Amino acid sequence: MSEVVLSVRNLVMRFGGLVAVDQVAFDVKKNEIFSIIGPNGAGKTTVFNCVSGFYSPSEGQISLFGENITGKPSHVVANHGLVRTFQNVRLFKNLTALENLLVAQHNHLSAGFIAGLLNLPSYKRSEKAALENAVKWLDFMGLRDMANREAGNLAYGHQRRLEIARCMITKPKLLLLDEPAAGLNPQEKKDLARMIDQLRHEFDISVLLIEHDMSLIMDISDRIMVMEMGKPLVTGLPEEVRNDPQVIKAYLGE
Ligand SMILES: Nc1ncnc2c1ncn2[C@@H]1O[C@H](COP(=O)(O)OP(=O)(O)OP(=O)(O)O)[C@@H](O)[C@H]1O
Repeated sequence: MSEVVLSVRNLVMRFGGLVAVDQVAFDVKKNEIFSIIGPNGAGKTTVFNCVSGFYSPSEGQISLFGENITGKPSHVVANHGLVRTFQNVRLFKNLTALENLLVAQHNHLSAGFIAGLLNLPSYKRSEKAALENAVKWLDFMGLRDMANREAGNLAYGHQRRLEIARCMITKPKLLLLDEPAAGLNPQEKKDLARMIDQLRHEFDISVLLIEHDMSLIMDISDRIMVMEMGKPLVTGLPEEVRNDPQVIKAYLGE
């Protein structure tokens, strides 16, 4: 049996009287691309926010590599190897593309604060490694020519790529992507799908994805969970989900 990376059980999230997520359960396995789809307001982003430590769930258990991370804050969850992007790109818009990738490595620099203050050789070495790493990721994402441009001035598709690079540079084991194809044109969507697939193979990561673009979802997902009104409706392979009468009804009506 393949290793379970993320396990979510009996997840419930209430906002006052509203039950946004109701008894959601799923596993993400090693190297898997697992997608969550569903109509607007189905609870997908709320699941993401619970899993990534932005919300503390009302009920349920979330574990990452067997370790209980339920209700742990996002920086702790990130230290366990889970990072995420957001529906609206959240970059440091006034910093350059390169600077965004340097800042992202701040917590991972091997030399400490004192070494930095005294500008010791160990700090210089780790700064050089961070710079090389940032350039490697700019290359991987096809952003090398834009290294010195302010992130806020990049085309939207490039900002999305930079945001994924900023996650990947922290060497995650599980990458959460919240609507990464939103606002992209058809060619950019195709490129994105190829890139996500390449990332999981080359860097041996698992991916948890929320997306509205059905062709992208059907193209790259290993398994899909469909949510409706906070509840999990169906979980299965893309072809199972595509042909499921409940799913067709949820999307198209009776
Ligand atoms: N912080 C919050 N406070 C109150 N209600 C919230 C909050 N976050 C989400 N909700 C509500 O929870 C429900 C699920 O929202 P959620 O954003 O998780 O859905 P979604 O499936 O991600 O939708 P979309 O596809 O439009 O992004 C909605 O009714 C939403 O209004």
